Amino acid sequence: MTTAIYGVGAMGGAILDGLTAHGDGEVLAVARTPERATELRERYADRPAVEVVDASTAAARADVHLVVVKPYAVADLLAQVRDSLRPGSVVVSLALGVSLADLAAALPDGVAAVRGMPNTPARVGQGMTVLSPAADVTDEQLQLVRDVLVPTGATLVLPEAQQGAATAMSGSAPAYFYLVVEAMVDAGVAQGLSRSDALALAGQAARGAGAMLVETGAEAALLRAQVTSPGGSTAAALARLEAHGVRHALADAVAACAERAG
Ligand SMILES: NC(=O)C1=CN([C@@H]2O[C@H](COP(=O)(O)OP(=O)(O)OC[C@H]3O[C@@H](n4cnc5c(N)ncnc54)[C@H](OP(=O)(O)O)[C@@H]3O)[C@@H](O)[C@H]2O)C=CC1
Ligand SMILES: O=C(O)[C@@H]1CCC=N1
Repeated sequence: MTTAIYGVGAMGGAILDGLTAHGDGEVLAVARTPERATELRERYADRPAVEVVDASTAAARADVHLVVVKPYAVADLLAQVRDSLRPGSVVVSLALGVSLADLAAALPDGVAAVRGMPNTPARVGQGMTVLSPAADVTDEQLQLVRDVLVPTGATLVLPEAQQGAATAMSGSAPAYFYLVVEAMVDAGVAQGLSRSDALALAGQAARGAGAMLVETGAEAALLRAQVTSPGGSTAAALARLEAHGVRHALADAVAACAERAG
């Protein structure tokens, strides 16, 4: 099984790290300049599964192609590789807003197309990739993509029409939590904690809360109620958050993200 990653930036690098830390297949990292190739070879020198190649080489060799360049660069990249792609291989575009129709127009017959939206916790095996396969993608091809991504975290298959909402809830969502933690750390410092202690406490609270949500499957409202003792400190904090309109702010943010991403 050979996977190619086109674009080893913030997102592609996170996937590459996730795949090679926990996976066992061959991974081709595509660099577009010799300088970038040298940099990637040095960075991944301790990971024998990683081979740095040019785009045409990757296109000819890989079974699954993960396209993680900026959205505006996808069309040029696919035009560059389309004649080298093997029939039966699968191209997974992870670029914001690039539709299955865009991919169908750019790919040759016999090459399958999947639209996806990952997130950066893929780096530590805790990511989520939302996948929308084209109508002609076989169950085996979709399963192959899901299997490839296992070392980066979970996958969920949704209709393409829900990619915008999924981006708002998943692809972009880590940034919302980082913003909250960033603000909490500043507030903790204002309360006299060291920055490193504040970050350790807020980060572990975020990790614990996330694990509770995922592992218990309970509604967030129930878990929140379990923390909120009558007349206690949590109730005091939550009342302030509600007064500052945190729900409205999140609803507005999610709607703006979904609109931009769809
Ligand atoms: N960041 C995130 O959290 C998420 C990003 N995405 C999607 O991932 C994609 C990449 O975003 P992000 O990682 O943030 O952006 P970056 O700018 O960090 O990474 C893009 C990378 O693509 C490389 N690149 C550009 N053109 C080519 C090419 N022709 N061949 C090989 N490599 C190329 C660039 O290399 P060079 O440095 O040489 O220019 C750069 O390293 C976007 O489409 C985005 O929508 C999706 C979900 C989450
Ligand atoms: O902000 C962006 O456009 C990309 C897509 C989702 C997360 N980052």
